[in-house]
Amino acid sequence: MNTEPKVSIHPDAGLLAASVAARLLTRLVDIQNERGTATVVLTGGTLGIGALRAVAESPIRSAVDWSAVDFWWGDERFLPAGNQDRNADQARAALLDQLGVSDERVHEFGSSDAFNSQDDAAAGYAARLQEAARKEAALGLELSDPRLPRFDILLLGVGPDAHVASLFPEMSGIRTKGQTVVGVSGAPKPPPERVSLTLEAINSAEEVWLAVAGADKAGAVGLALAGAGPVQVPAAGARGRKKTLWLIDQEAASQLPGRLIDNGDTDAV
Ligand SMILES: O=C(O)[C@H](O)[C@@H](O)[C@H](O)[C@H](O)COP(=O)(O)O
Repeated sequence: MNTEPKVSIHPDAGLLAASVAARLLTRLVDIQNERGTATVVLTGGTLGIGALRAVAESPIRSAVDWSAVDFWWGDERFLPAGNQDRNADQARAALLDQLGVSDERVHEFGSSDAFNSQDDAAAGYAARLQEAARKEAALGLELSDPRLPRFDILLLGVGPDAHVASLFPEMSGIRTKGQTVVGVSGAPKPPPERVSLTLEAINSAEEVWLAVAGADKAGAVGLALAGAGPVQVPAAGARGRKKTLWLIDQEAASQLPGRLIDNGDTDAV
């Protein structure tokens, strides 16, 4: 299954972050009603962290049972634990520390003081994912990929070069097959050493939400939604099994292909 993207356009980046937060809270409540627990895969970047801040500020945040949410990450900057540039540290500061979530449910990538290289950290994360999948399978949960736990919602930011997670255009990470996690070196966005889920792992999620704001991203959004190839335009390859949702602001929407605007796949909010 590979879903066609839906696009939702918001007036500006602030309203977009608030809307991502509201959708996330509502969806988590629904998923918990259906099956008790929920799993979300977080992203770094301005909008990814801004949306978490908006969740923290939301008056309805306690509608979610945060003790029954698992958090994983789509990518991480390979830096020492506690470094403020780590995506996990930023997510903790923006939201997780305020929720009092138990560490057992917060599945961070390994840091550069715990692993010798980004490749070792990638192997470590793949093993954690595999172990979580094994436990879920033992409980009778149907998994779309036996190497991965169920990802209900996977959030992604998009770079001006159309990278998602730490999968950059034309680099080895975006071409990697047969692995769920990959070590990245020489990334054009600092820091150069990173760890990332592969496209195979991203595409195992039930729902993939891409949140993008700003005029500098308009070209990337336009190309991705025009159906470019994932090696050149990684964001084009990110698809959820049940839903692929592009949540963007007006500026990022300025180069959307006309057919998306005409065929009703686009909602202006
Ligand atoms: O580690 C990271 O930086 C990310 O996870 C990365 O994929 C990010 O989401 C995009 O680069 C968008 O970031 P901005 O919203 O800051 O442009």
